[in-house]
Amino acid sequence: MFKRNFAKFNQAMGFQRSSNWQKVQHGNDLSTNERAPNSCHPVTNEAVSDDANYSSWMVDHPSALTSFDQMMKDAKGKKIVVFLDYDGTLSPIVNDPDRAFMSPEMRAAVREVAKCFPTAIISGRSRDKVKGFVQLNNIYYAGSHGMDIMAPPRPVRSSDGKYHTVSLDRKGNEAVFQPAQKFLPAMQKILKELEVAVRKIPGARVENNRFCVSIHFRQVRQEDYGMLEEKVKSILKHYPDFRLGWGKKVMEIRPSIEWDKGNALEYFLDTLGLGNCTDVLPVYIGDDRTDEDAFKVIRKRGLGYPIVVASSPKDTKASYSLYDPSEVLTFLLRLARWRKSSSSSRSLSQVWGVSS
Ligand SMILES: O=P(O)(O)OC[C@H]1O[C@H](O[C@H]2O[C@H](CO)[C@@H](O)[C@H](O)[C@H]2O)[C@H](O)[C@@H](O)[C@@H]1O
Repeated sequence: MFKRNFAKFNQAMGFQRSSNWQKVQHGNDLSTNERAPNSCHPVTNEAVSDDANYSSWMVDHPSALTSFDQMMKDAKGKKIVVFLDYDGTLSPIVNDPDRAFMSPEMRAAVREVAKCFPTAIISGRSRDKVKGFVQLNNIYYAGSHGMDIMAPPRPVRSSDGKYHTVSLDRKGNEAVFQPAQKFLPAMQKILKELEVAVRKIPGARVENNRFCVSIHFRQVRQEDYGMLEEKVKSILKHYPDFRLGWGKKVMEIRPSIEWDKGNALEYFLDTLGLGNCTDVLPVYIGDDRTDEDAFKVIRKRGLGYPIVVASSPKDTKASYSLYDPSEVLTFLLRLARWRKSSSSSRSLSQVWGVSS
């Protein structure tokens, strides 16, 4: 008990990672170690070598908590914009996608961060669903991996004219941008076909994310994985304008357009009037493959903090890491606290550099 509390204390202070013992206790990220939820295995040699691998991976992806002071020192005078993924980042990975709730503490932390910096959530879920989970009004939302964006209504220029079909909401406060609109009827047909096709595979479920569809296999028996994949692919072959992607125990079908979470990040920066500023520092926190597109954009811009949430080593373009959503919570709290202490005498519009 003492060990656990001490580790928790250190973690909250950002001094060190959760110990392996804690990893096993929590055991709720099935995607990485594929344990049963809340299982409690003893620490084994394998776990010790997992820790060694993780530690060496962290040399290239240091903890955003232990690096926090340096990161903020480098961020001084820059305009921070915060981007957050939802599943696996703000909420832990759970078996039932409809029950991936975010904790009240996390909600409060995101609310505080959004008071300090422009903040957007970019999720694979439908925009309405992720907004339903997050329940905050002071942030922007993008659903369907960025294909459904609600952003400030600033007219956006783009060199190749790719930003169009923007419509204002009823109050004219926000604008909806949906680059995959024309694929909606076909997407709905695919959804219906998938629902029928997976009906007989125990545990398989289809989730309507509006401009994309998820086929979950977290609760499918391993021997049925092949059959499920075959069914999905045999539907998809009749829809050449759509492609298949993979996430954490999930297949995702989406229109084959060149638009991803990275484009969504740039779109938000443009609509915030920050697209061409050289002193904008995007902070993006995400855990899944589709977040890599946003990490790449930040790397290309040359300024910003791509942070991956990972409890085991993975191939990533992120520069920093956080172990799990509880470390994300700690990071967000520290970020808001840092801003408040460093800008107590400045107005928010000065801090953001945009009209609030
Ligand atoms: O971009 P995100 O917000 O991370 O969305 C990606 C997918 O997240 C959800 O699935 C994942 O989380 C579920 C709940 O914890 C879990 O059961 C599932 O196995 C994970 O893949 C969401 O349900 C998907 O639709 C999103 O595409």
